[in-house]
Amino acid sequence: MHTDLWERGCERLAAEMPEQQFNTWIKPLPPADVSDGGDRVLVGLRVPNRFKLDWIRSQYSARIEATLSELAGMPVRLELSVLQRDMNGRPAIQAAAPAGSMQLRAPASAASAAVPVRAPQGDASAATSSTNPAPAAAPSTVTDLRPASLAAPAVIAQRGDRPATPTGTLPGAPAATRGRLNAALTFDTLVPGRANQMARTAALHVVGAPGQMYNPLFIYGGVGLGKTHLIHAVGNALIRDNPDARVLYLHAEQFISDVVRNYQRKTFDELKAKYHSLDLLLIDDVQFFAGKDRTQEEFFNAFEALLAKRAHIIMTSDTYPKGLVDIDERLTSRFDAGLTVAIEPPELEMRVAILMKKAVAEGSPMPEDVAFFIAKNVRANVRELEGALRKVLAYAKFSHKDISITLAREALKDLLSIQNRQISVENIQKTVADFYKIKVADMYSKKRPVSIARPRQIAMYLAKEMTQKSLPEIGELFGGRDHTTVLHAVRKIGGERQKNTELNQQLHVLEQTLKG
Ligand SMILES: Nc1ncnc2c1ncn2[C@@H]1O[C@H](COP(=O)(O)OP(=O)(O)OP(=O)(O)O)[C@@H](O)[C@H]1O
Repeated sequence: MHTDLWERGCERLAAEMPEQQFNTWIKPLPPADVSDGGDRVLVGLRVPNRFKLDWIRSQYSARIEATLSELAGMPVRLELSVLQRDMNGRPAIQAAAPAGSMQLRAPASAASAAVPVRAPQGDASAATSSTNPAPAAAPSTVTDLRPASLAAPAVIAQRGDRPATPTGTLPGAPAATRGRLNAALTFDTLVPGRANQMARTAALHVVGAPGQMYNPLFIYGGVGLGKTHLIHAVGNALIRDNPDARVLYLHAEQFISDVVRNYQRKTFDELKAKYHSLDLLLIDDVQFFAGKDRTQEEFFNAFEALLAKRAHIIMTSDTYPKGLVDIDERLTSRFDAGLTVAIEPPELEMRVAILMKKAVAEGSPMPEDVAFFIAKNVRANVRELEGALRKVLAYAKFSHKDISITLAREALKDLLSIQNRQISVENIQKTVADFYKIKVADMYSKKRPVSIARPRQIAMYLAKEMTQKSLPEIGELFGGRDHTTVLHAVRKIGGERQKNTELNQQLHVLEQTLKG
C-alpha cells in the first residue's frame, strides 16, 4: 500500500529542499525498499558508499523520515546500508550500519573545538560547533579494520623542512616531529566549519579506518585554507593511535627533489624502499608535479604499490584532479578514483571562530566584536586571517592597549586601505563581464536571459563578498535594483558555490583576478 512512498517522498523533498542539495544527495539514490514493519513502515535505502551514508544520516535522515511519515500517515523508519558491487559489478549489500551510530573512529580530540562556531542556517550546515560536533567527530564503536601492515614496527622519522607551527596556532619556529609531521597541526587546532566540513569528515574516516575507504583521498582548494593542516592532522592522529604506523608527510617539491637525487645517484631502489613501505603517505600540492615526467612516473609506481598493499594516500592540490594541467591522465584519473573533496574559503562565522581560537591559543583572548571586525575585512583565506591577527596582537602589546575595534582598525589600516582601494563594484562588474563575455552595460540593464542574469548575480555576490558596500548600495550600482534582489543573488551564488565545482572554480579565478 506504500509502494510509491519513496517516489512521492522524493517529489516532496525535491520541492522543499534546495535544488543543489536534493540533486547531490537524494536524487542519485536507487529506489528504496518499502516494507511493512507492523506499527511502522520500513524504508531501506542503499547508498553508494560509507561517506555518503554518514552524510545522509547526519544531515538528511530525520527530514526524510519526517516527510515519509507524513505521506504514509504512520511512522517511518529509515534503514541505510552501503551498496557494494561484487566482482562482476552486480550490486551486493554490505551489512547495514545500525541507525544512529557512526562507523568511524574519530580522534578523541576531534570533538573538542574550543570556540563555538555558530552554524549557518540550512540543511547541510547544521553540524559544526563545539557544542554540536560535526558528525564525523562523534564517538564511535568501529572495530579496528586496519591492514596488518600498520602493525609492523617501522618509523620514517625525518626532520621537517617545511615551515611548521609551534605550540601556539600562529606559524612560527619549526616544530618538527616524526614523519615530517608538525605536531601542532591537529584536529584539535583545526576549527571545523561548513567550509571544511566534508574534507574534515573524510579525513576523520581515514584516521578511523586507514587503507579502507576513500583511498586515495584528494583534497583541493585555494591557498591558505587548511589543506596542509588537515593532512598533518590525519598523520598526527594516526601516529597517536598507532605509534608504529609508518607515516610520511611531504610537499610535492620534496618528492621531486628526492627523485632527482636518486636519479643522479642511480639509487632508485632506495627511493622505492622508502616510499613503497609506508602505511600513510601525505603529499601536499601535487599540482607541482606538472611537467615533471620522471617524477610522475615514480609517483605512479609508489602510488600503485601503496594502494596494492592498502596503505593510504592523501593528496592536496589547488585544483580538482581533472583540472590539473601537465599531469599524465593515468595519474589524474587515479587521483580521482577514491574520494575528492574541496575545502572552501571559510564563511564569516568560521573566520570569527578561527580568530578567537587562535587568539586564545596565543594567550590574548579577543572580544567577539573585534574578531568580527577583522573577519569581515579579511576574507581571502586563513593564512591572511592569521597575519591580521598577528598584527593586531603585536600592536596591542607594543602600544599597551586593550584589544578593541579601534585598535584593530589602526593596526590593520594598511591592509584595509589596500583592500578598499583595489576592489570596487565597478571593477567587479567589468571583470565579471569580461569573464563571461557580456557587455558591462548588461550589469545595469533590465535584461533577464540567463546568459546575462547569471553573471550579473555573480557580480552582485562578489560585490558583497569583496567590498564594504551594503546591499542597497550594491543594488543602486546595479541599475537601481532593490536590495532584496542583491540578497537573493548573494544567497543563491553562495549556496551553489558549495556544491558546484565548476562555479566554484570560476569564482576562484574571478577573486584572484580582482585581488591582483
Ligand atoms: N580551519 C582552520 N582552523 C584553524 N587554523 C586553520 C584552519 N584552516 C587553516 N588554518 C591555518 O591557516 C594556515 C594556512 O593553512 P594551510 O597551510 O593548511 O593552508 P593550505 O590550504 O595548505 O595552503 P597552501 O595551498 O598555500 O599550502 C595554517 O597556519 C593553518 O593552521
